[in-house]
Amino acid sequence: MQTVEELYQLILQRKSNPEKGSYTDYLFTKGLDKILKKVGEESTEVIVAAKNPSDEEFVYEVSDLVYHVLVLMADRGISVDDIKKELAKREGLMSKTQERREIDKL
Ligand SMILES: N=c1c2ncn([C@@H]3O[C@H](COP(=O)(O)OP(=O)(O)OP(=O)(O)O)[C@@H](O)[C@H]3O)c2ncn1[C@@H]1O[C@H](COP(=O)(O)O)[C@@H](O)[C@H]1O
Repeated sequence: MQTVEELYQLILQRKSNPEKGSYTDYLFTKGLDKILKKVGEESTEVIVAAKNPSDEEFVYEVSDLVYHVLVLMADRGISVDDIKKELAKREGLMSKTQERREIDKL
């Protein structure tokens, strides 16, 4: 099984060592506009899948979106760790918001 970090590392590898026939390499070669178009397309597909009853279709489309977002992050030099750090910062913020809501209820 491949983790998100492992997939990101593989994408970085494709960026530094282009491989013939690689879809990731194709995206990097086409450049930012193509990557952004794919992120947009895949986001729309997630929205449509979310309205349909098939969980399988939804999981498939979310996976497509995650992959393309990771390619976008790699293109920009943003790592999975950068996202984890941002999410960790929110942990504290969110609990403070909850605390405030509890106080407001009193
Ligand atoms: N997770 C993915 C992944 N998800 C989606 N895709 C590709 O994203 C494309 C999306 O399909 P579409 O029909 O929307 O696009 P398309 O018509 O094929 O291509 P476009 O002309 O629209 O760009 C498909 O070609 C999928 O193969 C992915 N390609 C690669 N990976 C991962 O990246 C790794 C490296 O792949 P390569 O770079 O191909 O070696 C693989 O082992 C996988 O783990």
